[in-house]
Amino acid sequence: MSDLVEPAPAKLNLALHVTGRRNDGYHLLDSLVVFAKAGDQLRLRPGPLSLQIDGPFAAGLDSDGDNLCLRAARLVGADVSISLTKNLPVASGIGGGSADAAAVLRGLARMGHLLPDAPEKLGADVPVCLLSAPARMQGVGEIITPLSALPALPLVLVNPGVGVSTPQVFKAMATRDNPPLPPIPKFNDLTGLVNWLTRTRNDLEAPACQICPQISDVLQVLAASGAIFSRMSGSGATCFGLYDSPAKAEMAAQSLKQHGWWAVATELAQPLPQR
Ligand SMILES: C[C@](O)(CO)[C@H](O)COP(=O)(O)OP(=O)(O)OC[C@H]1O[C@@H](n2ccc(N)nc2=O)[C@H](O)[C@@H]1O
Ligand SMILES: Nc1ncnc2c1ncn2[C@@H]1O[C@H](COP(=O)(O)OP(=O)(O)OP(=O)(O)O)[C@@H](O)[C@H]1O
Repeated sequence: MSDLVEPAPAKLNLALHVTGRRNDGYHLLDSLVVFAKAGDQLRLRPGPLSLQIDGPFAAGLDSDGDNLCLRAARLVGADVSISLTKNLPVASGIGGGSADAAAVLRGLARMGHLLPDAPEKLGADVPVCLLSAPARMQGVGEIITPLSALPALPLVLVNPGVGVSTPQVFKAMATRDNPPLPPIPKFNDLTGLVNWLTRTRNDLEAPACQICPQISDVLQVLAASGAIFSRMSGSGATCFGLYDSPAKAEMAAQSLKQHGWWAVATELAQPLPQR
């Protein structure tokens, strides 16, 4: 039987508002989430549970039992041999581990397994990564409202090569009871989206920059690279820039790489096939 291939697109929080905190310490979020074509890739085949990792960021990751790919398979009781090509930097705010876990769950569903009732047990970003399409994410990550298609979005992802701890960033926030997102309209073009984004925030950006000052450097260089909008994603350190053409995004990615940073020009992921 040939391998079953599942993409694990990078998750981007275009806007991320932290609106409160639950008694268990988890934070309430209100986020506009999209997915990029750039991402990891999973290959699955029936066999004893195992994980093998290759790709440019394989060295940053253990294939031990804690890996989210194996935890996803164990959650649905699947015996499966998994290959992960790790193209995304680890612990970088673009959901790498959650995207991988969600891709494993999608692949296992194609192999006849049921999806788990509470995929968020694996990570707050797993429910939205299961959808891997534009969505509003609320609650602690478990309330997902799919949105209609967004306009074409030439974009660049850039990471300074420093892993950032998500719990540490949440802990460093100065205020937690922030206003939610403004109403999300249907975005007809890039200008409409950018105008809306300028009225939103990533509430984790300031605490992440305190912990990892290289993020401020990235944001400064992104703003000077021709981006019409730039911001940090998730808890960092990856930032994104939006451009008005793929050629400008490509040029910006080339110049950002000159700083020794990981940078990739990409666009929104295609919708996943309906299965
Ligand atoms: C910041 C985001 O990337 C935004 O999309 C996600 O909320 C984080 O998603 P994730 O990495 O899948 O997060 P998890 O692995 O579930 O949680 C890591 C840690 O982040 C903190 N955390 C996470 C999600 C949330 N709603 N509130 C939190 O306070 C908790 O300290 C938790 O122990
Ligand atoms: N398959 C995996 N890919 C990446 N990280 C993994 C994986 N499995 C376990 N992890 C662990 O999860 C932690 C978070 O990594 P991840 O790349 O998911 O963070 P992130 O991009 O900041 O996620 P988010 O945007 O959801 O906060 C890392 O410390 C890493 O060791």
